[in-house]
This record gives sequence, structure tokens and C-alpha cells, in this order.
Amino acid sequence: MWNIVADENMPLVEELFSSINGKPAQIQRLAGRSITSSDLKNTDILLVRSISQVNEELLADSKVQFVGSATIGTDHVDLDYLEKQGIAFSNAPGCNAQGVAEYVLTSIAYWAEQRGVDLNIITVGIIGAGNVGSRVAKVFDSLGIDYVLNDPPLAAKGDTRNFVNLQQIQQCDVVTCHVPFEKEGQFATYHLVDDAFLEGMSEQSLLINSSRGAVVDNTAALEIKRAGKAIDYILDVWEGEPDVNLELLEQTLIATPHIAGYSQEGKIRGTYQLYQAFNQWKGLESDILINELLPEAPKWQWSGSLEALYQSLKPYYDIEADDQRMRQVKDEIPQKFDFLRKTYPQRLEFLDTL
Ligand SMILES: NC(=O)C1=CN([C@@H]2O[C@H](COP(=O)(O)OP(=O)(O)OC[C@H]3O[C@@H](n4cnc5c(N)ncnc54)[C@H](O)[C@@H]3O)[C@@H](O)[C@H]2O)C=CC1
Ligand SMILES: O=C(O)C(=O)[C@H](O)COP(=O)(O)O
Repeated sequence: MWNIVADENMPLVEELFSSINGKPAQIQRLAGRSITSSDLKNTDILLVRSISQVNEELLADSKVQFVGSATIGTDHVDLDYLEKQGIAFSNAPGCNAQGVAEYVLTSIAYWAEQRGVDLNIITVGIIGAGNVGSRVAKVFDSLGIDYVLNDPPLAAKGDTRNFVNLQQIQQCDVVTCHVPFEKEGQFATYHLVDDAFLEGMSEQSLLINSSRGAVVDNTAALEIKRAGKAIDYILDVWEGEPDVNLELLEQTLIATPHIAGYSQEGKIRGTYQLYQAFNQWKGLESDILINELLPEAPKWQWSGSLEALYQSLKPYYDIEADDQRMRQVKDEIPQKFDFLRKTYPQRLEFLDTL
């Protein structure tokens, strides 16, 4: 019998993993932040989300053979350790790209409405042109919103898209970050948006961060607001989560608790991709099809005009409601941060039909 430990906030684990190659599996659900090595003594398969630190300390005394993370980000996983130990690993690239793209579009539309900005004449700077950044670009292509892309690692690999440098990104009306968290190295992203970057951004511009908190220097972001710069922030991720700099939160136009990718479909795809990866690793067929699991997508009704865009998006994704949920409990953060994520209301993707 397979023994599985899975994060309590991962849908469909029972449906996809309770029988493996005809043999039953035992599934134990745990809160991601409190999984310890003693929980894993007899565990073969560990399925986590971004809040579980997966490293030697967690795994050394276990018999885990396969780790799956239902995320694109892998900064919570010691991949070198897993490789040295011969532990198979999979994440879920792209599972939540559409959800984040819809978060970003709705954010920009909200900002435009609040500030009286004409979306026909803005340029958005997208940092990171992987799954999410490319999906954001695709949405902008469909709507006729102008953008530029920055991604030095992809440029170095020969991606032929027309990339610009960070100085050109800095001049954009909106900057949105879609990079992984990398503390060190040639393409480090730790404090990629630092005080110098923020200083160089235009007055009346918007910074969105839905990547990892520490990609933006949160202290510098606060300082620049204290100094009176007219710049808007829409932040989904925070340096030091689940702790949040409450003064910075007060300075945001929209604040959310790391839910940009939390569409229902994104979460389902995340678990499903781990099911596929596990089966591939074991040489098994994936008998269940993703279409059997996905809800029916609502169809966005759009007039074709960028004017009043937010009002046409709001019935499909009410980002103000997400912001309110976070502000209402701000005095109980960090305790309530995970609670907000765990009890996140169902959100369906709606732009897939573009
Ligand atoms: N808030 C949320 O709910 C979510 C957050 N994320 C975060 O967003 C990040 C991006 O997600 P994906 O696009 O799916 O990942 P991805 O791995 O497909 O793309 C990341 C891109 O960033 C580029 N990149 C790396 N270093 C860079 C640098 N220094 N400057 C510019 N570009 C750089 C890479 O070359 C790659 O193309 C994830 O690593 C994760 O941290 C992702 C999904 C949901
Ligand atoms: O995919 C990623 O990377 C993300 O940031 C996820 O959306 C985070 O979701 P959780 O794994 O923390 O539920």
C-alpha cells in the first residue's frame, strides 16, 4: 500500500491518488506549514504547496520516493538534495498561469478606472516571460494593450522574442513581475525591484507583484511612498509571508494574500499535473482525463472597448472583494494569512475563450 501525505489545501488528491495501479493508497491530509519529519516516517509520496519547506531536515528520516509540488515556484524545495537522494520530483508548470494573467488584467483595469487612465495609450512592462508572463502577453495581444517583455535568461537561451532591458521596463506605465525567486546567481531576482528601480519608475505608474514577495524590496517600496512618490502598488505576495508589512499594505491600491493563481481550474490542474508526473515516473497510464475534472468556464462578455474595462471584468473576478477580505483581518496577520488562502472563495477562469 502506498502512503501519501498531502497538503490539506490541494483538491482532488483522493480522486486521483487513492488507487495506484489497482492498489489502494492511504492519504493523510496535513496543514502545509506544519508538516514535520515525524509525519513522514512511513510516507512514500509527499504532495505539497508553496508553504512547505522540503529539505533534508524534513526528508532525512523518511522513505519518501516522490515529491510533488502543485506550484510553478520551487524556491521552497531543495532540489539538489532531492536529486542527491534519488527522490523524484515534479512541480506543475503553467497550472495557474491563466489565473495570474486574469489577476493582472483585472488589477490594471481597476487601477485605470481609479486613476482615470486610458488603457489604449499605456505600455505594460512584463518582467519574466515564462508561463505567466507569456499568458499575460497573450491576453494583452487579444485586447490590444501594448506591452514589452524582459527576460534575460530566455534571451540567453535564444528565445527570439523582442526583449527589452530593465531600464526600458522602468519607463513603462505599469510594471508587472513574473519571475521565480532566485537569491543568487547571474539572474538573481532577490530585490530585482529595489530602491533604484522604484526611483526610476514614472510618477503615476503602477507596480504589480504576483511572483514572490522578495522580488520587490518591501522596505524600499514603503520608503518611496513615505517620501511622497505618486506610484501605485498592487501586491499579492509579500516579503516574509505569512508576515506582511502592515504599513506597506496600507499604501497599496490592492492587497491580496498570495491568491493571484487561485482559480479553481489552476488548483485542479496543479494536482492533475502531479498525478500525470507520478504516473509517468512509475510507467503507468493516466486513466483519468483533466476534462472530467474541470468546471465549465464562464464566457466573458466584452464590448471590444478598453473603456470601462474593469466594469466588464468585475462580474467575473471581483478583485476588490479579495482586497477587502485581506484588509478586514489585517490586524490578525500573520495568523489569518493562511486562513484567507484556505478559505478563498471559488473563482473560475473566464478569459480562456479569448
Ligand atoms: N501569486 C501566485 O499565486 C503565483 C505566483 N507565481 C510566481 O510567479 C513566478 C513565475 O511563474 P511562471 O511564469 O509560471 O514561471 P516560469 O518559470 O514559467 O517563468 C519564469 C520566467 O522568469 C524568467 N526569469 C528568471 N530570472 C529572471 C530575471 N532575473 N529577470 C527576468 N526574467 C527572469 C525565466 O527565464 C522564466 O522565463 C513563479 O516562479 C512563482 O514564484 C506563479 C504562479 C502563481
Ligand atoms: O505556483 C506558484 O508558484 C504559486 O505561487 C502558487 O500559486 C502558490 O500557491 P500555494 O502553493 O501556496 O497554495
